[in-house]
Amino acid sequence: SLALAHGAHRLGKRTDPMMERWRNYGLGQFIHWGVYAIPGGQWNGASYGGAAEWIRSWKGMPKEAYDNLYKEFDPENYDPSALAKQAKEMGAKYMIITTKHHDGFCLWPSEYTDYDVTNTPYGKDIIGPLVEAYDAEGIDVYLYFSVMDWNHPGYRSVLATEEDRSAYESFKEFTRNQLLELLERYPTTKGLWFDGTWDEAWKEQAEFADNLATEMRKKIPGLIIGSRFRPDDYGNRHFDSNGDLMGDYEQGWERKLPETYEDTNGNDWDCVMTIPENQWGYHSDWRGHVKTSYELIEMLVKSVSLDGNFVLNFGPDAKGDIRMEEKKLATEIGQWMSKNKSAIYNCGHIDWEKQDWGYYTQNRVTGEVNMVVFNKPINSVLRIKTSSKISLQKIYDLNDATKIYDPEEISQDEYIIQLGDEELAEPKVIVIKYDHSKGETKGYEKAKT
Ligand SMILES: Cc1ccc([C@@H]2N[C@@H](C)[C@@H](O)[C@H]2O)cc1
Repeated sequence: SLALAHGAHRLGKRTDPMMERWRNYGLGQFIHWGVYAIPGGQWNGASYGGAAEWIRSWKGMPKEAYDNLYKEFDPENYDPSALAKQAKEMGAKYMIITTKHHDGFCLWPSEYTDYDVTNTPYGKDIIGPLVEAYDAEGIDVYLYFSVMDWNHPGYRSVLATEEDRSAYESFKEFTRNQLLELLERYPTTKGLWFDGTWDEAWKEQAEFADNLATEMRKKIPGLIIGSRFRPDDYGNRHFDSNGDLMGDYEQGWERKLPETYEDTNGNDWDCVMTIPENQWGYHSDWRGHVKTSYELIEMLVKSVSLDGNFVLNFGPDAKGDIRMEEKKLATEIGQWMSKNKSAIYNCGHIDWEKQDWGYYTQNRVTGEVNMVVFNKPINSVLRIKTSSKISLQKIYDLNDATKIYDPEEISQDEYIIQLGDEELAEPKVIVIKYDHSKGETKGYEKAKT
């Protein structure tokens, strides 16, 4: 393999307590909020078809007009504790907030730019009260930070000239200053979620990014940083030139999910997901498919079954209100989570054969396996094929103690259980208690073909 000065510094998963805590979250909340919520995807009577937080890049939005919107930012309904309570009700264990998106507007009072909340009619820090409110609800806070910054004069996507290079040095210093400032102001931050790191200019900054990550971890030991931050010595991102993950978890699953465990390369990972097809910031006119709570619960369960976290995005409007669709989904997901959280929190992958009826998650604390059933077969029979000899102890409905299932062993390490006739009104969790050690091998004969 290649000798890399700035490639992956660790092979395999982090095993420290802070990362174990991250690994056991299951469900997170993303919040995308900024001045892009003011136009909300609309301008001069026209609707921007792209993601609302990218409206500044739209030909229908004059840059000058966008860059003065901050003078209207005055979210009178912003209520951090209401947001935190709603996230708690949904069952989120962590929250990622956009401190600065690609437009460069800072939701905290930054010493290093005037393009921040202090120069808006609102005038106050947005981030601090949110961190406090979420900490008070026991929900860990992570900070989203876009390296790409359309507002900073030193930003370059490509370093073509000497002028570019000297300007970019000022931008790098600015970026370092802002990140250290954020960690200084919000020391309960558990990690950073970087974005906007695909440009050629940044891909040349292996040493700078590596040193900055080290410096940030000196400020907050154990800080969790995903794979979207650093480029390696050859400009490779996420995976270095030897194919090793750079960062504490893979940040490659944006609006998509892995299909199999192999797709995850055995790494920690998160999936960040929008409720409409592709809107992170507030868009007043959601077109196309808006995901239902069952769709989102299935994505959550699938993520946990493949050792990932599922992070659902919310986009407050210009006043700081959460839109009705998001409120409804937070409530519906919360109702399911309140009854089934033991199949999500502290759970992960088990290598039993995937079945059509749904997903397995294994509780890392109890060792119990959860069958999360989404698709009830027409014969109401659920098949279980384990990967090793086990001795089943008890199979029961998580939410109905009277419902015990009597497994029928039909071949080596293969069992079936019979569901009742009732239709599934919601995803059902069936718990399998078993003794990992005592499996005995019965003499099932293989066919000769
Ligand atoms: C092509 C593209 C660039 C940036 C994004 C940003 N990453 C998401 C997490 C949002 O912040 C979105 O604006 C999405 C697509």
